[in-house]
Amino acid sequence: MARHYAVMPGYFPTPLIRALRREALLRDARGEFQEAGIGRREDHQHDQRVRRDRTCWLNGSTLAQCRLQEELEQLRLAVNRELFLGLFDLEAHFAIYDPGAFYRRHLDAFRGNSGRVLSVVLYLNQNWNSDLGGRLRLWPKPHSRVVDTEVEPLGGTLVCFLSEHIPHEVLEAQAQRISIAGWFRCNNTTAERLDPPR
Ligand SMILES: O=C(O)CCC(=O)C(=O)O
Ligand SMILES: [Fe+2]
Repeated sequence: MARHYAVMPGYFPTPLIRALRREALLRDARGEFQEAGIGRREDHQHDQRVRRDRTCWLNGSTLAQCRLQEELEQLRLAVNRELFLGLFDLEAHFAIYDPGAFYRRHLDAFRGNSGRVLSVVLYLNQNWNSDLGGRLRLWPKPHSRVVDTEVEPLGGTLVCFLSEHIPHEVLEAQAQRISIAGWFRCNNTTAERLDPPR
């Protein structure tokens, strides 16, 4: 992660991706998704100019989620072993971008606020092609306007990046785009403050 990000096509097996996709669609059909907001808790706002996806938190209630959590736990342990990031726990949600939806350039964390250290995104799309847009654009050099990486949201691909360091954007999708976004957090709990907040 010398570049502060990694893109790993085919990281997750197809049956797991299919099961997670089915679950996202089912929970969406049951009305469990909510319009996504920006900021946490009291700062939470909905701003359609910034993002237009809908989200639904993972709750560990299905076999597919448990499998995914096991995989991500292995990743957490490996990253802590190799990179000493002190990752502590994970929060993650399904996200659906309907045609026309996007998420403008942003950072997932600002120093000291959410404890988010490592962002992970995995895609649940079948038969995606580049005409459908919806690429994830990363700015590994935040002070330059030069974009050097765009990732197609292909089912099974995992993207990881440092939450405080890599601005990124989801380009407008032309077809329904389904993903899981998660954040490994560090443990900033002190006597005065429970963090990550529960
Ligand atoms: O879906 C993606 O490619 C990235 C999503 C994202 O940036 C976020 O949810 O914070
Ligand atoms: Fe993000």
